[in-house]
Amino acid sequence: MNDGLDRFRAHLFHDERLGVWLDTSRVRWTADFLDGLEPRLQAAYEAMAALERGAIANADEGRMVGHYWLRAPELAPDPAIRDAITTTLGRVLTFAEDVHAARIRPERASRFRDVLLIGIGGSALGPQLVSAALTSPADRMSVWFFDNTDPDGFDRTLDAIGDALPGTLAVVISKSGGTKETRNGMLEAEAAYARLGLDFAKHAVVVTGEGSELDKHAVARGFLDRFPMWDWVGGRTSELSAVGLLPAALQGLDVEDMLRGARAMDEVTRSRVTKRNPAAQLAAAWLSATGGAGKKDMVLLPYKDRLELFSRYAQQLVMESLGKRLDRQGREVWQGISVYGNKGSTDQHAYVQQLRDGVDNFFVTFLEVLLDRAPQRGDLSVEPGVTSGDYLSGFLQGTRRALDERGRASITITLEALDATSLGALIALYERAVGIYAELVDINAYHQPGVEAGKKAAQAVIDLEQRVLAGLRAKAGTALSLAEVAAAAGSDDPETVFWILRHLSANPRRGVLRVRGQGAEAEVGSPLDWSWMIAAAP
Ligand SMILES: O=P(O)(O)OC[C@H]1O[C@](O)(CO)[C@@H](O)[C@@H]1O
Repeated sequence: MNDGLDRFRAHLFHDERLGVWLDTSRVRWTADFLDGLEPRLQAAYEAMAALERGAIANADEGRMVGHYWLRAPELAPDPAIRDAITTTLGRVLTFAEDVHAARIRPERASRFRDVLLIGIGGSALGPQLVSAALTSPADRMSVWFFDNTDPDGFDRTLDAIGDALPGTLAVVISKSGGTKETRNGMLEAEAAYARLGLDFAKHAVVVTGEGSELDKHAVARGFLDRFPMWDWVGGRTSELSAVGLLPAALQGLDVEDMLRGARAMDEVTRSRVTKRNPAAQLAAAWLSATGGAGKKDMVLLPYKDRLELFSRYAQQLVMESLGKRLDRQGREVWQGISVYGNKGSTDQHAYVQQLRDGVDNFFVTFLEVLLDRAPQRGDLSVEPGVTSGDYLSGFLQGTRRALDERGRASITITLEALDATSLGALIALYERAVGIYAELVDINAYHQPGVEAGKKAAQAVIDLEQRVLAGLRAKAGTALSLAEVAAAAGSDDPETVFWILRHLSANPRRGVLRVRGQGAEAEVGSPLDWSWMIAAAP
C-alpha cells in the first residue's frame, strides 16, 4: 500500500487531446473536501453557463462577460457580436499578412520589421506573455513594449529599437482609450518618429473601444487602421481578442492555433463533472489551500524560461479579478489571492529556502513542459546519459517532494509541449478557474473598482503640480517656505507639495524652469523646512 501513489492516482487529471495534466494530489485536501464542495461547484457551473449565454455577469458595470465567445463565436448570444468577432479575426489576419508582404508599408523604410506595442495591464501582459513564450527564429517581426510611463523606460526601449524605428509599426492598445500611461507612451513614440521627420500616424494602428478618446485620435490623425475592443471583454481576459491576436499575428505566431487551444480547453472545462473538469479542480484546490479567504499566496513556478511571464500575467488575472472588498451581497469580505513567482529552477536559488523552511503562507503551482527542447536541437548530455532537461525535471520533482515532506501544498500543471495551442489552452484554463473560484466565494470577478482610487489621487497630484508651479512663477526669484508654496497653490496638503517640489527640483524643464530647494538640513532640522524658489532656466 502506497498512500502517496494512491493519492496521486486519485488526483491526477489527464486529457490526451489537450495534452494537459493536472495533479492536485499535493494540495492535501481531505477526502470529503470535494464532495462537500460539490453543490457549490454545481451552482458555479450553472452560473458560468449563464455567463456564456450572455447574462449580465458583471452586474456593477451592467455588462456581459464574453471572452469565451472569442474562441467560439457561435456561442455569442447576439448575431452582431458573432459577426464582430469573426470579422475582426479576419481583419487581423489580413492586416498582418499585408504588413508581412509589405503591402502595408512605412513612410520611408521598405517594410515594417518591428512592432512597438504601447499598452498597460490587460492591454500588454497577455501580449508580453505570448510574445516571449512563443518567439522563435521564424518570427516575422520583433515585438517591443512601452508598458509604463517611465521616461527612462521609453528611452531604453527606443535605444534598443535604434535605427529600426522607421520600420517599426506602433500598435497602441487601450480598451478605455483613456489610460494615461498608454497616452503618454503614444506621445513619446510620436515624438520619437517626429525627430526622424516621420509621421507617427503612418506607422500606427490602435486597438480600442469604438468612440474612445484614442479611437477619435486615431481617426483624426488618420492612423493606418483601427481594431475594436468590446465592453463585454475585460482587459485581463482580452488576450484572445484583437488585443493579443494582432501583435501575435504580426510576430508571425499561429493565432488560430491559440484560439483552437483555448476553445478545446473551454469544451473540457464546461463539464459539470468535477472529476473531468480541470478548471473546477484548480479552483477547488485554490479554495482548499487558501481557506477561500486568501490565507495563502499562490506561488507560480513554471520550469520553463518561456513561461517566466506567466506569473505576471496570472497576477493581474487572479488579483484584479479576485481582490475584492465586497461580495455580491455587499458584505465586506476582503477577498483575493496574492500571486508571485518567476521560474524554476532559478527561484530555487532565491526564495525556495523560505518556502520549505519558513512561514507556511503559500501554495505552489508548478508548471511543467514535457518536451525539453525542439528535437532538431539535439539532446546534449551534461553527464553520461543525462541532459539539462533531465535536471530541470529533476529539480521540479525535487522541490515538489521537498515541500510535500514539510506539508506544504503544491499543484502541478504539465503540458506535453509549449506551443500556440497549449498556451491558448493554459490561458483558457486560468480564465475559467478564476471564474469558478469567484462563483465559489460569491464575488464579481469582472470589475475593478479598487484601481480607481489610485488613478484619481494621481490626477489630483498632477493638478496640484500645476498650481504649485503657478504659485512659484508668480513669485519667481523669491525663496518660499513649504507652507508658503502650499498656500500659494491653494493646498492644505504640504506633504504632497513637498513630494512635488522634490521631484520638480530633480527634473528641471529644460529652458523653461528650474525649481530649487535650499537649506542646510543640519541647521534647520528637516528637508521639510527648506525654502523653494523658481530660478532662471538652466
Ligand atoms: O486597456 P486600458 O483601458 O488602457 O486599461 C488597462 C488596464 O487598466 C486597468 O483598467 C486597471 O487600471 C486594467 O483593468 C486594464 O487592463
